[in-house]
Amino acid sequence: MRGLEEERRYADRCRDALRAMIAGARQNVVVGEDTWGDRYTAERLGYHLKSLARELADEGDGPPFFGLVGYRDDEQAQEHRGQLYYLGRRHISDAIGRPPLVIDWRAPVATTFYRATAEDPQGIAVRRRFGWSGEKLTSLEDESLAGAEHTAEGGNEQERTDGSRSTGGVDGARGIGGILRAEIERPRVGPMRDIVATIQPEQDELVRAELAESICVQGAPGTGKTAVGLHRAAYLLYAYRSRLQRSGVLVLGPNQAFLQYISAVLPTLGEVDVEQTTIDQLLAVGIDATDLPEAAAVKHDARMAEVLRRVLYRRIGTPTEAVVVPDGSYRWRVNQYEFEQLVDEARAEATAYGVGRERVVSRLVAALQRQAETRGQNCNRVWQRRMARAVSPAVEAVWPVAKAAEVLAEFLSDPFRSEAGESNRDGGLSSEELAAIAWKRPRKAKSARWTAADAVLLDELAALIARGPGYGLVIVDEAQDLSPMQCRAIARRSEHGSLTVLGDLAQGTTAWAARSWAEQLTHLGKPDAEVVALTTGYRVPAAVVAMANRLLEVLAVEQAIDVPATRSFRSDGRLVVQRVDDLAGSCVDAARAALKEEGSIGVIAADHAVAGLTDVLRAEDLVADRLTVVPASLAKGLEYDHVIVVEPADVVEAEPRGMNRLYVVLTRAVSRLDVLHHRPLPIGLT
Ligand SMILES: Nc1ncnc2c1ncn2[C@@H]1O[C@H](COP(=O)(O)OP(=O)(O)OP(=O)(O)O)[C@@H](O)[C@H]1O
Repeated sequence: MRGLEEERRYADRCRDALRAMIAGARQNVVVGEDTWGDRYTAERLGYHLKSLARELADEGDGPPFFGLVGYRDDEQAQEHRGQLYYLGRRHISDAIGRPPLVIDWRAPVATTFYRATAEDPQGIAVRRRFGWSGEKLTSLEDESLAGAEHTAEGGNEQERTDGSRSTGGVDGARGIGGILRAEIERPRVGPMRDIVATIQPEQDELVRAELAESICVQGAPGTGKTAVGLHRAAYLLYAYRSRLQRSGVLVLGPNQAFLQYISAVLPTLGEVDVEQTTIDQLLAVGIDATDLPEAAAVKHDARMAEVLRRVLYRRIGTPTEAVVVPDGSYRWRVNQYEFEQLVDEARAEATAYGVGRERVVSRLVAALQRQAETRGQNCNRVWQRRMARAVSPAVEAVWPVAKAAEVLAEFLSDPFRSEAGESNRDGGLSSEELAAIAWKRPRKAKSARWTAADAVLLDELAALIARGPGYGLVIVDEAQDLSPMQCRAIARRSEHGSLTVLGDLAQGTTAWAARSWAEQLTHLGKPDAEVVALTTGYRVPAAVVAMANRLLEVLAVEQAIDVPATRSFRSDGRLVVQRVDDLAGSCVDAARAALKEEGSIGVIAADHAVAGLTDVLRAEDLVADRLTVVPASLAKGLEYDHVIVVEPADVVEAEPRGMNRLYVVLTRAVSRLDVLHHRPLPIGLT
């Protein structure tokens, strides 16, 4: 095996090769521009070559590889016998026909790097991990899978602050090396990073699960759900590239702050063609009103699906007369009874409303055509189109064209009328529920002001009228917070695709948050998806995990959720719970102390307290790049090295699911957590 110096030379060689690849890609762009061919092909080729060139150029500076696997020199290694493979974020080669210098982490041969263990070495003799400081290769660490011994070389003093790291760092019990531990414990600054170098075996199983498998990951805070979801997207785009580029990949997150936080991960993995958005943005309806909680609860209820279906289909009437169409010297005719039958049939076929209507038109035309043909009429396309136009008023009278916004505006203007006689039936809404959603004044669709919940209803109606296209892969984060109706919107978009559901029932904070994955998966259209629990936390230190687990017990008792407790991977970290008289003053002191250490700082408080705290901290000049004041309602999914939680009782009281919110807030800390309280601590924290 090469020593550190030789590895550095190899890294230089890889960089040179990568530079040559970038130059080659740029040259291809130039050549591509001069290529003869039709404009479309030239444009597509140009686009492809340019994005390849850009993608390569973007990656020029990072470490060219992070690990290496050396296969055994015997038949257990099968076709890899005696081979060494360097693994990196992207494939690097210096000449066509020669083996690559670095293999993409997503290639099948890389799986052993993530999964081989001393018990199951999978043909591997040694696994090497590289430590980098910026662009410089500073250390390497070997793990022999034959005898499970570790050796290490290099590393600077700064990186070796504790005993386990300085030996190359092996955590004996778990077989975790120092480079790995240092990577996981590294301070966080800026947006989320990729974890390709340190994906853990249980995470890798999820990342590389087949595309056909829809999966649900129940993961306690910091267990890497989000990371797993994003790496899965990158992996599947590699393994099923052409299929997914055609059908599209969608990543759904809870809010803008979260999307911002994860936005860098996929691009660093070379994937830019992934739509990352929130459910509200996905539904693409301008939202300019808010619902009262009672109204939102009704609109998000699963029963609304049936209510809307009824409201829409109630527009279809019964024919009251025959359809008669003059055609030159003839008059073709479909009698009332036949027309009625056509409508009934189309309705019973249970396709989309718009499709059903089209069927009525085309079947009427077919009936006219049969008559015309017996008279020797030439029924070509033009004739058929003319007949379709001629029957249209009769069809419109019975099966009118429907627009989602008009149907919903009509319904919300007077839900009692639409639902008259339905309220006591199975699946109907009670009169209180109808009253909760009724608009105070009737409005037309054009002047309607829609809420976020209305957007979901509009989407349901639009799909009842005409089904839209879906995606090949949909990844939903924080899925416990979705309402049944939101789940249905996602189910429609992943009906023929693969779904990856990520969430934590204990972090459910919406009024409709799921209490069981089985039920949520049914709403998401994948009732058979396997639910896998991740329980090793890579963010939250042990002391904080212990406190969060106590809160989890309270949540489990109060809310009948069944969630396994977390176990922290991290041995470091600090928790200070302090009763103070002056919350703002103590927060200033805590912020000042926190800024003396490295990493990001999040001051998290109940939403209503944020403005006041921001003013106080700003007056002391403490709100900096590294320090952010975060409303509790926006903390989900985010993390900070140092978290200062101000008055937990206020966080709990601010909303019905306040205890869950507090659980989210407390588990944002990577290294240090200060809890400042004046009022008594909520139960579970005492
Ligand atoms: N295998 C790993 N190697 C290094 N870091 C990891 C690994 N797995 C997770 N992490 C880190 O742990 C932190 C938590 O990961 P992530 O945000 O994906 O967890 P999560 O389960 O989505 O958490 P939450 O539910 O609290 O939002 C991130 O900083 C992530 O980079």
